[in-house]
This record gives sequence, C-alpha cells and structure tokens, in this order.
Amino acid sequence: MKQAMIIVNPSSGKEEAVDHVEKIEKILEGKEYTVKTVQTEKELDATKFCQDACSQEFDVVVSLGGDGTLNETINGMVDQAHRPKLGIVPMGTVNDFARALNIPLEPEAAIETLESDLKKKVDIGSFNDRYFVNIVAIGAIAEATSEVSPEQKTRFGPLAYLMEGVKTLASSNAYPLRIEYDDKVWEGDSFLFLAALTKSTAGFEKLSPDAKVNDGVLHCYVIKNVNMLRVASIVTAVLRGNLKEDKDVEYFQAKKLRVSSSEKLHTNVDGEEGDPLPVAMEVKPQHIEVIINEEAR
Ligand SMILES: Nc1ncnc2c1ncn2[C@@H]1O[C@H](COP(=O)(O)OP(=O)(O)OP(=O)(O)O)[C@@H](O)[C@H]1O
Repeated sequence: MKQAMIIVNPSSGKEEAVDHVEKIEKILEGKEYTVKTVQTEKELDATKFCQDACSQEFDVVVSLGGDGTLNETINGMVDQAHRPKLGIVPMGTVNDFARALNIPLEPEAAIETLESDLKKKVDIGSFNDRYFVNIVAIGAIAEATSEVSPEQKTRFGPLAYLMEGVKTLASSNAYPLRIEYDDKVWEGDSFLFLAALTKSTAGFEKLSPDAKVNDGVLHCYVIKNVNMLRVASIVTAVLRGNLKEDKDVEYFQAKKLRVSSSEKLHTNVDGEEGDPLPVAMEVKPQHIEVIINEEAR
C-alpha cells in the first residue's frame, strides 16, 4: 500500500490550513494512499515529521502551510536516501516556491494539483548545514527584512519587504564582500547580495526572471555601492524584471559560492535569519520531485 503524509501548520496564513485537510485526505485516499496527517506545533516539527516519512519510505509528503513550513519540510528530506514526492498547498502570505513552480496560490486549486501524476525535479540549495529553495540575501537589507512582522506581511503582503528594503537601503552603508564562485572571485563594496534559485522572491516574481527551478545554478546579483539617488532606479529595475542590466549591479551564475566579509554581516535564507558570514552555498541539481499540474508543466 502506498503511503502519504500531510504536514499541516495550523498557524500558517489566516489559520485556515486545518479546514483543507479533509479534501486532501479524500484526494490521496482516492489515489489509493494510506494517509497520515500530522500537525506542527512549533519550529522544526515539519522537519522531524518529514524525516520520519522518509525513513518509513512514504511515497508522498504534502506541505500544507506557508514558505516556513515548506522550507522545514524540504530540510527534512534533502539528506535522506529515500525522498518522497512533495505536494505543495500554499497557505502563507507570500508562497514564493509555489509561485516559482506555477502551483496555484489559491488553496482549493492547489489541492486539485494533487490529483495529477505529473512531477517536476527541482534544485535545492545548501547553505552551510541547512537547505533553501528560494533565495539567500546578504547585507543590512537582508537583516531588516527578517524583521518584517507577521502583521506587516498580512497587511501589505510582498510590499512589506519592499518598504523595509527601501527604508534600509536609504539609511545603511555598503559593506566589503568577497564572493568566491566556481573558479572566480568578486570583491568590492556591496549594499546587498542575492543568490536566487527561483524567479520569485518575497512575492516579486520578476526579481530574477531567468532563474528556472531546475537549471542547476544560483542566479547572483551584487548591488554595488550605489549613490542614494540611484535607489529608486534599482527598485524600478526589480519591479520591471531587469535588475541584471542595471549599471550598478553585477550579475553572474554559480553552482558553488563562498561569501565572506571583514565586517559582521547577517544573512536571510528563504525569508528567515540565517548564519552570519562567512557562508558556503551549493546547488543540488534536480534533487526533489514536486507534484505539479498540466499548467505548471
Ligand atoms: N502550531 C504552530 N504555532 C505557531 N508556529 C508554528 C506552529 N507550527 C509551526 N510553526 C512555525 O511557524 C513558522 C511559520 O510558518 P509558515 O511560514 O508556514 O506560515 P506563515 O508565517 O503564515 O507563512 P508566510 O511566511 O508565507 O506568511 C514555521 O516555520 C514554524 O517554525
């Protein structure tokens, strides 16, 4: 008998995740899975549940929650020998990974995706001893956006990050960065460094428009030491999807990176605070299989 686990974060989004469990169970049972539903209570529960599902060789794990739950679920499977297929039902305010995969953002529609037999292999990034699926940001802005409150997110959605970012960009300094990537090095002063696996960051789907979920590379943007008058044009470039063409932005692709600084600099990994510098990153190409629908293909 095939086995499926549903990992539910009841606190995600508008606290409506639990209302969707029954429909998911029905769909999976209809596909002849024995279904085990578990609820998270705190940080890292999703990782532990997913590790159990891997060691018991479950066929499918569904993450019913926001990007935090999804990130914790994926962290629970990356290192495992047996990795179940991943179903995603987005319940958060941003849902970057679902956006990147063209999985519907509306939960009812996303649940119907689970009827599908289509799958897509996606890249995962390692960041020191953990994993990410969307983006790593380094610099003062990265630190500020970790502080966006749940209330701000609910009220303003992705704009909350943009507002916090612009506020910080206008008041912070550039920092010296050394970025070793593949066999090259970039060294200089930077306001912000971004390493993106997917096109969607904080709900902005054009930040790194060329990044495909399965292209095996990190799309890297170094925003150099810009004069304050140029902040507005960089924000416009982000919104228009042409950040990499900006004269104050260095763009490159890399499979492997090491970032260090003489200053104490913080990082933001998929929207949460990460280790301070120095950090190492590497792409694990097409490492996880996600259930998608025809549209997402
Ligand atoms: N029962 C719970 N109550 C409170 N927090 C929880 C619970 N279960 C898990 N968590 C923690 O909540 C964090 C945030 O959850 P998640 O990202 O899924 O929802 P969200 O914050 O509403 O989504 P988004 O960030 O997209 O708005 C998880 O990373 C997890 O550590």
